[in-house]
Parts: sequence; structure tokens; C-alpha cells
Amino acid sequence: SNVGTNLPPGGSGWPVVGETLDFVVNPEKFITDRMKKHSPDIFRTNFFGEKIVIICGPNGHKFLFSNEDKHFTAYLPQAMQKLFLSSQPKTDKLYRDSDVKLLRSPGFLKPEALVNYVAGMDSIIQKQLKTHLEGKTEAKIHPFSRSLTLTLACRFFLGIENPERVAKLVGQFDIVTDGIHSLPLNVPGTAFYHAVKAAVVIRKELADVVAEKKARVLGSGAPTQDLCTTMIVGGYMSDEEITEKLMGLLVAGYSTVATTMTFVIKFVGERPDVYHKILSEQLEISESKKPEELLSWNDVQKMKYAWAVVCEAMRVVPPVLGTFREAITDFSYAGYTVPKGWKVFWTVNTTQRNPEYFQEPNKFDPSRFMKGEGMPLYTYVPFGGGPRMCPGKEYARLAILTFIHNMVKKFKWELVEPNEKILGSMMPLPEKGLPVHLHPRYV
Ligand code: HEM
Repeated sequence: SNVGTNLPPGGSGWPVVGETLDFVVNPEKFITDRMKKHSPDIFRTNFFGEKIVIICGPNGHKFLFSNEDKHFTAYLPQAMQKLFLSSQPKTDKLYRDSDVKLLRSPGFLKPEALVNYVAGMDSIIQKQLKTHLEGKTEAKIHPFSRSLTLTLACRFFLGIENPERVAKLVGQFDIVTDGIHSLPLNVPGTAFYHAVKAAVVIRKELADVVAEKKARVLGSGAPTQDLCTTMIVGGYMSDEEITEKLMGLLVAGYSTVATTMTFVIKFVGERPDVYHKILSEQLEISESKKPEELLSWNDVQKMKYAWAVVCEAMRVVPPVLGTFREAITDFSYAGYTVPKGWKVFWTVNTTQRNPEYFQEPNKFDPSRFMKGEGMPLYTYVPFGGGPRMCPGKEYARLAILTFIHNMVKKFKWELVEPNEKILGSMMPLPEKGLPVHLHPRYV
């Protein structure tokens, strides 16, 4: 075989750090430059201390998503492993393949189950808006959307509603998020060091929740309807496994949903025309219902324009830039051969923000998603694709649309800082938390 002699083109940068810094500072530029210089299909690099190939474009996405388990398995960079896996990892994956199957099977995150959570979500979101935004003339949307998202996750994944407990978790997750944005140096005093500690606190809290729920399930108390209880009642996982799984869900589902909500509010705040279109769609839904009646699954299916707005927000600012795989065999692609053990990175930006597939990629234009014919295959991939595609997609859609419904009915808004800087290339966030001027709308 010609393994090792026919590697994809590319460079490996400095010893040890490789090209890490260039990548972290601006992944989009890093990748676009190298696609031009080396190959638009695949090139090799070296960062986070790993030998990496980056696989690009719709054909790259297709190849990756179609060869799961044959050539590829899931992989987390070492810094993420330190943060998110327990101290005695049984695996270097956030999710073992069997776990993913479990989540996808009749599971809690499937539409059949989610149908029953719409009204509850609507009611929590209404309460949160009342407590945190109503009566204010100005508010920071990003901290709000984070605490809202975690409140929902606490209710539906963990079955906890106590606001102090939720606030404590929000605080710890904020520290973890700061760490993700920093260099992964586990040295006292660094943001990453604090993040590793916060992740330990979160895991301990989750272990307590599992123990409490278990006592409730075994005792006579009426068990709540939540994912944690479902897993306990299932009876085939140890408490540690349940804790680990809940951690994985919170990590995967928390900042992604909050980021999407935040950027929807940003883009809509910049575009009164988009706001008015969303509003008229949402008012039509409300008018078909009794006053005070909570949203249902069917109502959410009618939010077609609002969903186009969400899709376009995730195209311009993807909440997940991309993920890693590990090659479990040597594999050949685009005329090159990559050895077993190398890490493979794919990123949504090589298609979603590529003018070849989306004209004027920086322009926010929800009408791209209203044309009816859909996007060319493997070009729009905010949730990934194939067997590893995000299992939280429907849950995320429900939470975000229910949030938008309530926001436009209650408020109009515009940005306090139209030129606010966006930080963090791997996980984008507005520098000042997206302050907006709020104007109440009386229906
Ligand atoms: C807008 C919100 C979200 C976006 C954009 C998003 C995106 C993604 C992406 C790109 C992946 C990687 C797929 C791959 O590697 O091929 C992923 C995986 C995953 N997501 Fe999401 N996600 C979102 C929300 C959620 C939520 C709410 C949950 C939990 C309820 C969740 C749970 C997961 C899990 C468990 C995985 C790992 C699946 C695996 O490794 O097979 N995600 N998500």
C-alpha cells in the first residue's frame, strides 16, 4: 500500500503546537486559505497536538457521513476530553455508539416524545420572559438565552425546577464556556483550569440529581417526566453512566441552542421586514387558538417562515463549527491516502459559507430557505449528517421556535450596539452579550 507516501497536501507548522494558533484565531480563514493553496477536497495539518486532515465541501461531507463505522469513529480533542469526560474514561467519546442508538431509538428526543413537551416549554418560556424581560427597556439577550436554555434543559433532561439550583448550574457552565474559549492549558490560574474544575462541580451536581431521582422512583413519590427518570426506570444503566449521559446532553445542547436564539434575535433586530413577517405568521397561529391556550406540536409545524429565519441564522453563524472523527482504517479520498489513527475534521463552513453554494454568503436572507426545493445535498449541514447527525435537532427546533413565538408577540427590539463584535470562532458569541432596546407590544 502507499500509506504515508500519498498523504493529502498540506503543512504541519511548528513542532508541538503545529498550526493550532492560526486555526483557533480564525478557523474560517485558516481553512479557506488552505483549500486554495493545497486542495479544495482535503488537506493535512497539525493542531491540538494531533495529525489531522480537513475534509471539505459537499463531497467531503458526503464521504464522511456515509462511512461512519466503516472508516470513522467519533473523536473529541484532548482538551474537550479533559473537560467533558469523567476522570476514568471508559472511552474517548462523549457518546459511545450504543448510547447514540439509544438516544435515537424510541427515545426521549424523538418527535413522538417531544409532542408532549411543547405546552410545558411554552409555559416555562412565558414565565422566564415575564421574570427577566418584561418591564425592561433594555436587556442583554445572550445571558438571558443561556439561562432560559438551561432552565428548559434542567426541566426536561433533569426534572429540576428549583431556580437557585438552575442558577448554580448556569454559573458553572459560564466558567466552562470561558474555558472553551481559552487555550487548553491546564495550569492553575488559567480559564481552562477553572473550566475543568467547574465541569467537576457540574458532574457532582448531576450525580446528586440522579441519586435523588432514583430515591424518588424507588420510593413512593410520584416520579416526574424527564429524561433522567426515563433512564432510571429503564434500569439498564449504572448511575455513573446516566450521569455521564446527562453531562453529554447538557454540553451538546446548552450553548448550541442559546447561541442560535441569540443570533436570531440579532438578525431579526437588524431587519424590521423579517420581524414583521415572523410576527404575522405567529399572530395567525395565536388567532387560531383560545386566548391563554398553550402552543401545541401542530402549531409549531406551522412556523415555516420562522424556521427559515432560524436556518439562515445557523447558516451565517453556525453554532457548531464542525466535529472530529478518528480514522479506524486507512482510507483513500480524492486521490490521497490517509493512515489509520489520523484525526479527521469536517466543518460546515466549507459549504455553508462558500459562495459556490450560497451566493453572497455573508448576507442574511431567510428567503433562501423558502424556495421549496431545498438546498443541494450536503451543502447545508448545521446538525451534521448520516448516522451521527445531531439527535437533539427536533428538541432544539421546538425550543427555538417556541422562544421566537413568545418574543415577537411580547416585544419589538433593536440592537443597542449595531456594530457589536462577535468573539470566539469555534463557538461564536457577541462581545457584550447582545444588549437590545425592548419595546412592549400589546396584543
Ligand atoms: C441549534 C442547536 C444544535 C446544533 C446546531 C447542533 C449541532 C450538532 C452537530 C453539528 C453535531 C455533530 C454531528 C457529527 O459529528 O456528525 C451534534 C451532535 C450531537 N448533538 Fe447537537 N446540536 C444542537 C442541539 C442539540 C441539543 C439540544 C441536544 C440535546 C438535546 C444535542 C445533542 C447532541 C448529541 C448527544 C450529539 C452527539 C451525537 C453523536 O456523537 O453521534 N444537540 N450536534
